[in-house]
Amino acid sequence: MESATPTLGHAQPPKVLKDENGALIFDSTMMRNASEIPKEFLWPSNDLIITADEELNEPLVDLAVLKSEDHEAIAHAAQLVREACVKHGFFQVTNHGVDQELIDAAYQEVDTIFGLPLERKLAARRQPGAVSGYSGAHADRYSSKLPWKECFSFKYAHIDPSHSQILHYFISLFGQDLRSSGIVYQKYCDAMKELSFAIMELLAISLGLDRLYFKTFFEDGESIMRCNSYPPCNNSSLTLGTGPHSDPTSLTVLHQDQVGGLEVYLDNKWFAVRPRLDAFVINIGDTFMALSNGKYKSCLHRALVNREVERKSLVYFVNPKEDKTVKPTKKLCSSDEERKYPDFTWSDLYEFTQKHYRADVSTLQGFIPWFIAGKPSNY
Ligand SMILES: C=C1C[C@]23C[C@H]1CC[C@H]2[C@]1(C)CCC[C@@](C)(C(=O)O)[C@H]1[C@@H]3C(=O)O
Ligand SMILES: O=C(O)CCC(=O)C(=O)O
Ligand SMILES: [Fe+2]
Repeated sequence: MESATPTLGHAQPPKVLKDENGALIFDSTMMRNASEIPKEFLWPSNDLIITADEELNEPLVDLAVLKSEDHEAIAHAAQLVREACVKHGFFQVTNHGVDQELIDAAYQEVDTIFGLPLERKLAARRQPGAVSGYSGAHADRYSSKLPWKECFSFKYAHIDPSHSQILHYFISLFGQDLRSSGIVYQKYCDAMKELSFAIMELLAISLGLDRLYFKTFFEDGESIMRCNSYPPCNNSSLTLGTGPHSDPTSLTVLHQDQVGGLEVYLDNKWFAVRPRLDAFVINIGDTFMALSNGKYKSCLHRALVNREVERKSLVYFVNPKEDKTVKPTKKLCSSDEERKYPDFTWSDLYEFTQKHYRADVSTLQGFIPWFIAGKPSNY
């Protein structure tokens, strides 16, 4: 890592750090201390546009009904989910069964991770071509439209006889220093798995499928857990915490703190998503949209930052087993000519987003030609 020392006798420009590949290095300390926003973080006005000072009127679905025998209440919840997923692919759930203490602990460990010295974060940085590890504004991947955030991501296999894969990942990266973080996120991801499977039951019912259809499809999958920290920004109107996109994954189970900033795009307008301390945000991703043969929308969303306070989110991205064929069941697609997407695997789409394409609002549209062309490595 090299640093460009400021020229003597002039105003002290901020130190610019670069990694061994010459890519700029940014972390939360640098972002917080930046009096002027570095040009790499500037986003096009079209992405920054503020179009609606309204909140999205998404349904708040009470998951307690799933444990009841009240078939009418279950059918009503499934109808709320169906209407939301056909329209924008977004809803929130309450009575989710996840302990508030575990959620609070997960937020505490976000501070632990991003509070580490820069050297230790860089020692755990994401390796090219994969999502796991630390990332400071994705500055190692992109040179413009950098997101004003730090994130730390790791994989979570749904079937893990050891029940300690995440603890071991944290130990492999940080030794015993972040053992408690590993224990907290092991428990958190265990809880996310159960919550996501309950939501999969509701999604199956809403599509007229056997209640366990999607739970069975995803039960041997591998999800991605991501901690996001969005530092305050003096020029918050010129940048974005996460740019406009749909998640390439299948289902997103997100908890946001009370700061606000998540927005959903609908009918050519951006709508704010009101933070609800007792709820999880759920959105459909590209892979599930393909599984539903386009019946359910992959939700377009973005995350704003603000001038005053840090915003944090805990994001769990559900994926099927990487080599499992993603194709809609016959009940959702009666004949081949109706197919909206080719058969593919999550491994294919994951590789595309990590090696060939920056996920945005058109990822699947970009993926299909690459996939049909034989997944060229020099794309
Ligand atoms: C498979 C993934 C790629 C991203 C993390 C997961 C699901 C969401 C994707 C992402 C957040 C979409 C916006 C762009 C992105 C680069 C980001 O801002 O982090 C995407 C993630 C990634 O490629 O790391
Ligand atoms: O932080 C948020 O609210 C959204 C983050 C997000 O969309 C993502 O990480 O995919
Ligand atoms: Fe997202």
